[in-house]
Amino acid sequence: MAVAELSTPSYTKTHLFQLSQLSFSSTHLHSQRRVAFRPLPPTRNARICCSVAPNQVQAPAAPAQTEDPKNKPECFGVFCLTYDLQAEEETKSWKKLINIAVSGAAGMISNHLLFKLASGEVFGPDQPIALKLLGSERSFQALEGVAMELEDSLFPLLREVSIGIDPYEVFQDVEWALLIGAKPRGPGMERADLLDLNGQIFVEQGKALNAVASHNVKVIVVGNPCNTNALICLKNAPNIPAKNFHALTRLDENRAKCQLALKAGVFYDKVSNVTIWGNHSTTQVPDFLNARINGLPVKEVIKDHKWLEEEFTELIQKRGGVLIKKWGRSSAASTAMSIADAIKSLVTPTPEGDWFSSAVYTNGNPYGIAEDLVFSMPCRSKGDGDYELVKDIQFDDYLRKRIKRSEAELLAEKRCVAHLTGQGIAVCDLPEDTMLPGEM
Ligand SMILES: NC(=O)C1=CN([C@@H]2O[C@H](COP(=O)(O)OP(=O)(O)OC[C@H]3O[C@@H](n4cnc5c(N)ncnc54)[C@H](OP(=O)(O)O)[C@@H]3O)[C@@H](O)[C@H]2O)C=CC1
Ligand SMILES: O=C([O-])CC(=O)C(=O)O
Repeated sequence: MAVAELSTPSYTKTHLFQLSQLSFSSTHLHSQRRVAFRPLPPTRNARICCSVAPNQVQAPAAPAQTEDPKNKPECFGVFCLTYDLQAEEETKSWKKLINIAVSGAAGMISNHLLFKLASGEVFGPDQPIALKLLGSERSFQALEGVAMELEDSLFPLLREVSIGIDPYEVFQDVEWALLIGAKPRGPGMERADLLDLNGQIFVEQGKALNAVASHNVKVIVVGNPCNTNALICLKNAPNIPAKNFHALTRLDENRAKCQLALKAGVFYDKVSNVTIWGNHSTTQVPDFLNARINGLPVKEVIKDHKWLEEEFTELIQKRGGVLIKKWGRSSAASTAMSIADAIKSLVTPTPEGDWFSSAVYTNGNPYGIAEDLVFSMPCRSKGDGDYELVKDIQFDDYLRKRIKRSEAELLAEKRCVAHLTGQGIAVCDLPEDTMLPGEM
């Protein structure tokens, strides 16, 4: 494994550049560096550095190696150092290190998300992590900058940062893959072109996950059009359970909670049981029939049903686009928050009686939604990374009709990417009003 030189990176597509093995224990918060450094072997592998045999733990802490980087071009400063994680796991009752891959890691969303992951607020204060950042030739230098900022943040739980441009390298043994990178729709580009272009990325990443990731890897697709990208990804990863793939609709759920709270004049922690049904697009259906405020059905609290049916739904469907008009770019901080929420919902038990939204594979769903789609639905988790669909959900004509429309859109998207899912020849008959939240 090669290590990047910060000033003049030279690399090939097949190299994963391990930039850093961060070397601080949590005691550094008290200005103490309790380190057990040892020089890295000439060819380094992030996983090797963390699986030291117990007897090596006894070795006295050696001083940090401070070779002049000019004389040792393959590593730089702290990147040349490593540590004995196993000893720290034992003394701090830390869990076993987990590997998390993030694509589009030099992008806006990642710039918020990575720091949340590293802080421990997502996976917990006893969960050390390794971040494996996937970029491209175009973004490689920016990725180095991201890795440097992560280092300078001195996060105790962040034990490794590696960057690379080859998903087969970056996804090696990952337990989580957060697939954020995707090409934005450019001027004059047809939606079918976007589906195809981004679809190609998710074919490659699905294949790479299938080949090298942990076979129980949990995958969250954020890059748009995220539902269909997730479908493409899972179809190209037949060895990974389809159930493990999610497309992000948690941002939509959070937006819906906020607007319901605002209308009801309560703080948003009083709003629960909000489902987003369907596609992360302007056909998505924020469900006010089953949602609750202070434990009561929303329709009992918000008496203005005309607002619920006519304004609320559209407000949520188009929130992303309105924000882009104001900000000049799409939601990044709130998206990162919602990715954090989506992960937390899978690694902590869902509160009694509540649920969360995630777009997941419709295989035997109890709602009569077409099979073989990635469709947002209400889920509950025991906190083990897995989830179950919620069974006792009410439907009325309004909800059913809207869900059907989003289903039709996703079926059309699926036909349009049949060449990427191994399901035949693509036929693109997308509904004309099909849009991403940010495209209106
Ligand atoms: N599901 C949801 O709720 C939401 C989804 N999104 C989607 O998330 C994705 C990322 O958003 P954001 O971080 O703001 O985007 P950015 O443009 O800031 O960065 C995303 C990354 O995507 C990659 N990328 C950019 N352009 C191209 C290209 N032409 N070809 C291939 N890859 C490209 C780049 O990574 P690199 O060069 O390293 O490959 C880039 O760093 C978008 O698809 C956006 O629509 C956004 C908000 C909400
Ligand atoms: O279209 C976009 O990139 C933005 C988006 O998904 C959202 O804000 O929900």
